[in-house]
Amino acid sequence: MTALLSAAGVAKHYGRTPALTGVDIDVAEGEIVAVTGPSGCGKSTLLHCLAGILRADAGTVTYRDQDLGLWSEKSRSRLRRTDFGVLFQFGQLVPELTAAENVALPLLLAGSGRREARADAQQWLERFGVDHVAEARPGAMSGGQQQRCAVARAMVTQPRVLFADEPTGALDALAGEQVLGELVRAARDQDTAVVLVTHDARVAAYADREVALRDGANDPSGLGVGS
Ligand SMILES: Nc1ncnc2c1ncn2[C@@H]1O[C@H](COP(=O)(O)OP(=O)(O)OP(=O)(O)O)[C@@H](O)[C@H]1O
Repeated sequence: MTALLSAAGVAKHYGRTPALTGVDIDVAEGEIVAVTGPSGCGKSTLLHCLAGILRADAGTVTYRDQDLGLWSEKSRSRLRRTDFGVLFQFGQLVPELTAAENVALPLLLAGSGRREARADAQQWLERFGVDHVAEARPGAMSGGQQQRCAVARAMVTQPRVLFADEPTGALDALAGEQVLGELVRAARDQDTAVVLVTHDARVAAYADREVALRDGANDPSGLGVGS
């Protein structure tokens, strides 16, 4: 297997606090990988390193055979607009923009025309069953509707890798499973790889494979939440 994205020996400290002490992970094209482990084991930090949001202190993060540690902040930021999608627990939609404007935003930032971006946004809102709130602002939407819009916004650029950090953690069990099911289906349809951070075995069960962390390193027992 040739990895699309991989980390080798990645370490990261926050001041004196070690968050990662040497993690290895490979993600293949179109593969859905759950990163699991107890609170504070370094899952989010690993996701931020893989997405190029944080630079690792040691080790390498490689995307399409390129060492992201050698890239400038600006180039990594561009990569997040073109090849990566990012989705957090609380959708983090822009409160001043409507749902449609939020979903169109990544396309506009990537250089699409206004009309085309708007049409694509509408399609993705329909796909996630929230086209009826296209003109609403996040404050007037339910938590589930907001998170569906956030998924649409993360997928609208058809990223090669989607980074999702507890993407359904703020939703009740039923809404969470629905959103997750739709997200996974959309990712499979367009061969988007997903790095899915979760502490929940039901969420990890949607992945092809699980990489378990413990105390900032790969869990030596190899047992994850799905085991
Ligand atoms: N910005 C920060 N400044 C200082 N320490 C941090 C920061 N972010 C995380 N940490 C510390 O780094 C370690 C790993 O945190 P991280 O958020 O990556 O873990 P996690 O597995 O995602 O946790 P959770 O499941 O609770 O979100 C923890 O000890 C945490 O307290």
